Amino acid sequence: MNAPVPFAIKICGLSTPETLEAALGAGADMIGLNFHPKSPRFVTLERARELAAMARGRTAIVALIVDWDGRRAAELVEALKPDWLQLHGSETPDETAALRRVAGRPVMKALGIAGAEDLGAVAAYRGAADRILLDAKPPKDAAFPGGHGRPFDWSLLAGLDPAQPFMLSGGLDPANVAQAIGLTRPAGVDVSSGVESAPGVKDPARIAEFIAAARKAAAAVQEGSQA
Ligand SMILES: O=C(O)c1ccccc1NCC(=O)[C@H](O)[C@H](O)COP(=O)(O)O
Repeated sequence: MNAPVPFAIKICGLSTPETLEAALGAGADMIGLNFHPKSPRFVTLERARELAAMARGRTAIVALIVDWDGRRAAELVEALKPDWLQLHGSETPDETAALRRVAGRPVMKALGIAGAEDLGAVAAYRGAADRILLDAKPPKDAAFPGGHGRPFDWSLLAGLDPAQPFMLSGGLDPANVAQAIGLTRPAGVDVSSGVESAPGVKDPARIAEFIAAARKAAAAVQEGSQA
């Protein structure tokens, strides 16, 4: 988990061929297909297979699951052949490592951040997850654990080990992603609500705007660190 990773832009919760094509055309590095039934971005396996067939070889396909067991995850991998699994529930480090082993795919583990005390979890997943995604902690009464369009306090990440790569998410959008990248210097960014016109309805123009802004900001950070 400590090796440098190329900057990755992930568009999560795509559910139609048109918006997937918008993300692919704009250069998304990763696309997320959401298998959590309570999510407004939920896709059936049939729809996911249709979208994955369009995306394969053009971007990394990420299957997002919440607190699944290994058998179920392995069946999904067999049926969909995603490049990654994203674990967005309360999977422990041991469960994360076991899912990675059983499913035979790299895993991205999402961790909810609301305060400095939440950063302690990051070290616990070293060796268990291939990538860490730092997301805003969901509201207490939330029906699902991600995709709420709320940022967390990015200044908290100053307390993180600078050698620890992470992807950033939570309330990012085309207008704030450059500032977020400049402040936190993540290895990638992930967005859902910020490129939508309504929950679950992705907006092709906002997807393109987000990717352009993130790409430009990541290049500026890269140039700055080489100067
Ligand atoms: O997006 C969802 O509906 C969702 C449901 C259940 C678990 C995770 C979910 N989303 C995870 C993501 O990867 C989102 O991109 C991330 O939480 C950021 O979301 P947003 O703040 O809406 O950009």
